[in-house]
Amino acid sequence: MGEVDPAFIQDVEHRPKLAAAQAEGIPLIDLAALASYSPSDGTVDASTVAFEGLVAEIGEACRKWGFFAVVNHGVAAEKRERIEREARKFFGQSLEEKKKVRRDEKGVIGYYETEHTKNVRDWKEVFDCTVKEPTLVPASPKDGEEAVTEWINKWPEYPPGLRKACEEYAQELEKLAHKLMGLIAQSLGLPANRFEEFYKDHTSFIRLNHYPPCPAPHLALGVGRHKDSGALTILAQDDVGGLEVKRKSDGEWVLVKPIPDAFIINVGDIIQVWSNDTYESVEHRVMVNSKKERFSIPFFFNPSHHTMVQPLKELTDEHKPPKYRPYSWGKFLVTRIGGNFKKLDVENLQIYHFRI
Ligand SMILES: O=C(O)CCC(=O)C(=O)O
Ligand SMILES: [Fe+2]
Repeated sequence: MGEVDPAFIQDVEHRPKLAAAQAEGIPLIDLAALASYSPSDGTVDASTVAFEGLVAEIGEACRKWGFFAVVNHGVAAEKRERIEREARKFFGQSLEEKKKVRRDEKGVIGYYETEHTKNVRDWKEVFDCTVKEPTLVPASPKDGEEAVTEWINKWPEYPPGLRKACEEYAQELEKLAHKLMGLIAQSLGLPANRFEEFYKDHTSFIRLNHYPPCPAPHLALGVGRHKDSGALTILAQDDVGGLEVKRKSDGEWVLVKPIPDAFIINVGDIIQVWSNDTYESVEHRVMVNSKKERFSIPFFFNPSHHTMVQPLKELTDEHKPPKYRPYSWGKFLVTRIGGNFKKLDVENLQIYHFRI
């Protein structure tokens, strides 16, 4: 990635301001109350009060920002450090080695370095692996074709510890993701287990991102502006910084400052649809840097491929009619994945295409 190929260059209006506003940032939420709360006995004590406060904080953060950071989340630091170490080893290899586990149109999981976001190439390389083995998805993006296929993980020979590090990290993150979905459900006035039915054959995946130093950080982006299409994203970022969120209140791009051991959580398009726009999926992007490389690890928590995504009945009525037509998550996912391979002549599939 030495010279800056024109494929990486953003249109003028989308180029980053390198001295981003250090104004009000995303909320920081302490999840400690989650560990001490035991919902079954019905008694009201300090832990119940703290828990209710936490639910309200989550609701406020989802409504105002769509993004928040969490600490005291219960994920073992050792598991996170391990996957971060293995990711560095993997990306430290030659392109030739990494290409041995490159994804292709048949096997979309693995390594690749040519992702385009909104048709501009991202200054990054990634390695994807699914959480559930096997992960079932539609064989074809076309409506009416019912055949299902499996996404198979492609593990590299080196580093030998990558597979175990990803699998153990995935287990930890899956637990956290269910807890967060429970809190989000409660913040919408729903039972904590409201979303569980959608996750039986979930299609969640982990992405290892590597953003090499870039000679033109004022022209290119690590990831161009986008919204995450799944339900919820849990991101581990290193201490370099570069993630920016478009603040809902004024449309300014705000830097998400790295906080040691914290995870960044964001609402994806599916929660926007389930909540009938009570919570919105927010645009974000990643700046690159001429001196330092950066690593990040998003965990995309996605429902089963056969989920028909639509506003929840409990959150709609004659005064608040559903704002979206139902769509198949699996078809949406495989259509989008296909589109990420190359520059398209048309815009990628988006949830607003299903807006009523
Ligand atoms: O690297 C980051 O901080 C965020 C990456 C991201 O937004 C994505 O992969 O969807
Ligand atoms: Fe994202």
